[in-house]
Amino acid sequence: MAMCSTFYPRLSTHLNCKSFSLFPVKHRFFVSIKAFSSQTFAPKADDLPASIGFLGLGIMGNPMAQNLIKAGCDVTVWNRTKSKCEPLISLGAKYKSSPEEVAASCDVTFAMLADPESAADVACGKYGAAKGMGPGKGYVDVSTVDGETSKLICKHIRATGAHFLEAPVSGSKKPAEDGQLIFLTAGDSVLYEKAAPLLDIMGKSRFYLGEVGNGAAMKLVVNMVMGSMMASFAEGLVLSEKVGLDPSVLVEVISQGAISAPMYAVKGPSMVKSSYPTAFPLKHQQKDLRLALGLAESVSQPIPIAAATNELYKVAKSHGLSDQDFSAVIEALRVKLQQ
Ligand SMILES: NC(=O)C1=CN([C@@H]2O[C@H](COP(=O)(O)OP(=O)(O)OC[C@H]3O[C@@H](n4cnc5c(N)ncnc54)[C@H](OP(=O)(O)O)[C@@H]3O)[C@@H](O)[C@H]2O)C=CC1
Ligand SMILES: O=CC(=O)O
Repeated sequence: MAMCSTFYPRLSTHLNCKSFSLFPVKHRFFVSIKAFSSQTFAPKADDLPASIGFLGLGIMGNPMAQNLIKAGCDVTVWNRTKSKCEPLISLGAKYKSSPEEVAASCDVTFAMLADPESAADVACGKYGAAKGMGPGKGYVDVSTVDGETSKLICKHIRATGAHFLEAPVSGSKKPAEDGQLIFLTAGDSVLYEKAAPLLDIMGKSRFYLGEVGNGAAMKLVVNMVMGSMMASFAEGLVLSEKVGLDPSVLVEVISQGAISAPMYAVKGPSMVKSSYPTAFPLKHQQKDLRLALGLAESVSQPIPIAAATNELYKVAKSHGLSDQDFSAVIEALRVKLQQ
């Protein structure tokens, strides 16, 4: 298989789930290593799976599949709405008319679906990917789902003799376009090793977290924090407006202090202008909060901030903001102020 010159080798962190406290250290180590664009770490073309399937070509799936194609991979795509396959076909992708056919014709198949229901259906449904799987093949689910759904998909895939890896991503539309995602993987380590060169084309780092469910849990915890951060930021912007301050100045003040975050710097200016170009749909953020609440419930852990935050995103959904960017949650607070 041809390897594109833009292929960028990266070093992985490979830790088990008991090593959480080591992550920041390992991750910083990883970042410093990444600065060396050394061919030493580049996998040989022979190491790459020969054919790659990609199911689900939404905001995230499209650029991820594009990056694989641009890196020279042999990619076959499927999407429920067929028209979304066209741009990828014009870049050189093949097309099959069901997840089953994609899985049957590929060594490793990725799935990037909206939610637990669609992820389970595409993997385990009537013409689902599991029907086309078998020994020697691999299924990598990069959707954000709960651990139970991931385990269900894993069971169906493994029953065919194939391997399964859950690999939800941290990072939104732009990191997906730039190949800068963070993969939170768990499952069959043999597939982790096989898929690593592909993850490295689409992402900047990868964590191997052990048993299926740990990747989903890590992703839900991260997005629980992100959703609460965004809601708190939105409250700050609305309150600053209400007391006669310039919210743009608040964005600048926050950017210079200890609570600065790339997310505030990127989203703040457009939130001030009530503009919410969709990178991460609000409905998906609310889904992640709902799933995080379920995760917390399973271990009787109180998460009152996340619970209140979830209610705010539900209000935003009820105002028709589901498909806007999740920063549109601020509108739920503006509506309340007008009542
Ligand atoms: N956007 C982001 O910033 C990030 C998103 N994620 C997660 O990644 C996943 C995908 O997100 P994103 O790309 O933004 O979402 P989109 O809503 O843009 O895409 C969702 C994809 O799922 C497909 N789909 C939905 N329902 C079904 C179904 N019943 N059967 C088959 N296919 C279905 C859609 O197909 P169709 O085109 O036909 O509608 C589409 O391909 C989600 O789990 C999300 O939480 C993770 C990190 C960042
Ligand atoms: O899941 C969303 C993200 O930005 O990460």
